[in-house]
Amino acid sequence: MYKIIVNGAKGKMGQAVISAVSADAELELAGQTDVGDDLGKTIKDTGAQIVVDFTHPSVRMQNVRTIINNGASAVIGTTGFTDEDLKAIDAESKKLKRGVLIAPNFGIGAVLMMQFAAQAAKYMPHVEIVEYHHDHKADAPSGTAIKTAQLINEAVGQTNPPAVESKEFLAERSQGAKLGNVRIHAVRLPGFVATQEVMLGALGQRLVLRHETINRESFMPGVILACKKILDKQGLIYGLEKLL
Ligand SMILES: NC(=O)C1=CN([C@@H]2O[C@H](COP(=O)(O)OP(=O)(O)OC[C@H]3O[C@@H](n4cnc5c(N)ncnc54)[C@H](OP(=O)(O)O)[C@@H]3O)[C@@H](O)[C@H]2O)C=CC1
Ligand SMILES: O=C(O)C1=N[C@H](C(=O)O)C[C@H](O)C1
Repeated sequence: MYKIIVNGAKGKMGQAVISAVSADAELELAGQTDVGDDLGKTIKDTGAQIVVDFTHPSVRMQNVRTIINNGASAVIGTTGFTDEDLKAIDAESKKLKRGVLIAPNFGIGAVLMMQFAAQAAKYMPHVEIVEYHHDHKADAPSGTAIKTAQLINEAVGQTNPPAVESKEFLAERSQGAKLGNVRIHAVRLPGFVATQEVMLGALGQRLVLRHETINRESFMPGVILACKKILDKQGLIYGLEKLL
């Protein structure tokens, strides 16, 4: 049995993870923590080996450090990690001989969309990302959009930005925020869970890769898979695809 604590237990994702962990015969829900609870003490008291964290970007680093410094491995869905954060987590978790998975998206369809986008951009390097989320989302652009742009940049080296930058009449970033040359546009509206389109344009044609998240249960197979694999790992694993 793998003993699991869910951090962010009262949140939308935390609630879905509690149901999924409770329903799995190989996993035991050892604890639930949220704002105001002492996560480090809960790890010690319960002897949990793994903490699943879906909390808030503002507390991303302190939570990872609390988890690994108290002897547990981490399955992290919280977004907002910078390149510097990732380097620090890799070094600290290797030193402590603990595994930390940070997955900007646990949905298999989203993972495939990211892979397909990176592949397609090699042949169609004019690319922009539009992501759509619910209006309670804390961060923009989404972790998924950032990871997609990173994968595209790694695969292509140099994408082709628009030849001409249109003059901005309303706000500086109406043409999107740039990661490398990839522009990312973030929409926040009631009615969405999470959707992303990667648009690739070429002479006389467009390819649109669109992934739609209908509900939060869609993330659970990925979270459960990560819980079952993380104890064999040390250091940072960035992206669910590395465990598939
Ligand atoms: N990787 C993935 O596949 C996915 C990632 N996410 C990400 O997960 C995160 C959470 O999303 P979601 O569940 O929708 O958000 P919610 O706001 O619904 O839930 C977050 C929960 O964490 C709590 N929380 C805040 N700070 C702390 C803390 N320091 N310690 C413990 N608990 C804390 C919040 O409390 P309070 O409300 O009182 O602040 C809340 O109960 C976001 O970063 C989101 O982008 C979401 C979906 C999928
Ligand atoms: O906040 C959300 O809801 C989501 N966050 C993740 C992200 O930022 O990419 C994953 C998914 O898009 C849902």
